[in-house]
Amino acid sequence: MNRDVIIVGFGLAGLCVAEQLQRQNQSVVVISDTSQQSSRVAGGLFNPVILKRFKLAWKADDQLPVALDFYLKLQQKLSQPFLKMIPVLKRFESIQDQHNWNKAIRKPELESFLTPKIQANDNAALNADFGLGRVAQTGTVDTNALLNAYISHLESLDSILRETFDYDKLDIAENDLQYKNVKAKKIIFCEGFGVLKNPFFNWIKIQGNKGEYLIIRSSKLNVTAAVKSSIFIIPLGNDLYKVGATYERDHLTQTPSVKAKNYLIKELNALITWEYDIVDQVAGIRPTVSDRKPVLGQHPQYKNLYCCNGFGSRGVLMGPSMAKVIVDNMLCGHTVPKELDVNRFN
Ligand SMILES: Cc1cc2nc3c(=O)[nH]c(=O)nc-3n(C[C@H](O)[C@H](O)[C@H](O)COP(=O)(O)OP(=O)(O)OC[C@H]3O[C@@H](n4cnc5c(N)ncnc54)[C@H](O)[C@@H]3O)c2cc1C
Repeated sequence: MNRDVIIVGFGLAGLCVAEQLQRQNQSVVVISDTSQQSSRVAGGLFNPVILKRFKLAWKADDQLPVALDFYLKLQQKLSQPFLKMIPVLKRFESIQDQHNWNKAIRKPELESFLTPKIQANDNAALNADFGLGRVAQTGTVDTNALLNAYISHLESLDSILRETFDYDKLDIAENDLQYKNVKAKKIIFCEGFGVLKNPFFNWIKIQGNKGEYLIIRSSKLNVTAAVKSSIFIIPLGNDLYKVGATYERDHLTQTPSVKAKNYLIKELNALITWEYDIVDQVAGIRPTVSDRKPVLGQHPQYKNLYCCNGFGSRGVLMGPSMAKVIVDNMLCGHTVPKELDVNRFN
């Protein structure tokens, strides 16, 4: 098998890189297992505003139009809807919270996202006596549906191998590479937290942060926006909701924990008045980095090895832009900005 690029790992990073490469007429083969689950369990939410501190997330205003264009075109290509524009409603807990909102709406960079008028709560199932603040230009991507549809697309091109990449079997020459029976010019590693096992890039300072969600069913909750309190309620359709997530720096396993379940139940019970059933609990490890920036670039010694990682808790929003940066670097030699360059850890 001959391909321009081998992509190792198929979460949001691998998918965005694969698509940006294909848009540049590059042939790819993806090699991935399911050892990491971050993109599979993600809430899929994109929200440019950090509501805790009323700040724009890093370069979110640049990333948003790129992401929307990327997912809209992908929907067309894969003939499947997975992008939904829904507002985020921030629940106020006090008069002080309302004051903070009224201050935040005057920040020029937040103007196009925060709706000035505080919304009264008209949903009896929600405890929100102090009202809700509406964030615009937000929504969700059904990451599971997207990944599955893209796998079918790769299968139709005979371009996916579902296996664990064996780093010992990679033969690196100056201008090309060989992995088992695959010959390629370049390889890019997108293993998320799994990069710790990669002997070529295990020096990246990936810390990891475990996140968990409950999936609940509630017939009368009737919430159609993503509600943000201490936790999020994200509507999935068919009376199902994702509730979470948690953030945990220790115990970096992918097993759902009783501690997270109890915490999420406690927060949810304070937020809604209706009964619900817990139908599932999921966990994954976010590929977070000490300086909270993505990690992109070329291996310092092997010039045909690249990586794309460090999406942290915002893979949906930043994935398409970051994949474009690394693909422009791989194909056209465009410089990766210093703050994102993998070699900042070297
Ligand atoms: C609970 C939770 C909620 C989240 N909610 C959101 C959200 O609402 N919005 C948002 O934007 N982000 C969210 N995130 C973060 C988001 O999931 C990440 O930013 C993103 O998914 C990271 O994608 P990735 O491709 O780098 O890593 P991953 O999704 O971990 O993908 C890496 C892939 O590489 C494979 N792999 C690893 N090692 C190997 C190997 N040796 N051989 C073959 N394959 C390998 C793995 O199995 C996996 O398929 C959430 C994360 C969690 C855990």
